[in-house]
Amino acid sequence: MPHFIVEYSGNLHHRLDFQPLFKELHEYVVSTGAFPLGGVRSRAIRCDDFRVADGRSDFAFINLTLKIGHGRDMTLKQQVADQVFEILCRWMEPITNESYCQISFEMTELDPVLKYNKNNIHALFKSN
Ligand SMILES: O=C(O)C/C(=C\C=C(/O)C(=O)O)C(=O)O
Repeated sequence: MPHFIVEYSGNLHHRLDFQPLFKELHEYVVSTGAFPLGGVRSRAIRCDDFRVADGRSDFAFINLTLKIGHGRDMTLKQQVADQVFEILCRWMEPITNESYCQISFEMTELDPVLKYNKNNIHALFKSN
């Protein structure tokens, strides 16, 4: 972790290119100095079974969850959350300028006792 997890309605599938979003999110969180690159990961999950509002077929949703480790201060967390939501909304503009979409975002903290990590990628990004 941190994990960026995007869930989105299947009717957006052909209109979204996730790699530029993930690149910008990774570069941003690493630029804060508070998140090591080797621990950042992103994924998108397409939801084909969904209903938005009254079920109109052109209504869409996208939800981003950012899970981070416990212990960072609220000022930093709020700054990161604000910026992540801005990046998400900007990336979504081609969609929201033309059609209806619910955008949501939440940052959550992992339980410091109940989360487990084993990651041999960190060593590749350590500077001597
Ligand atoms: O502490 C966490 O689990 C989340 C985290 C970093 C995780 C790794 O570096 C890892 O999985 O190796 C974080 O920076 O919030």
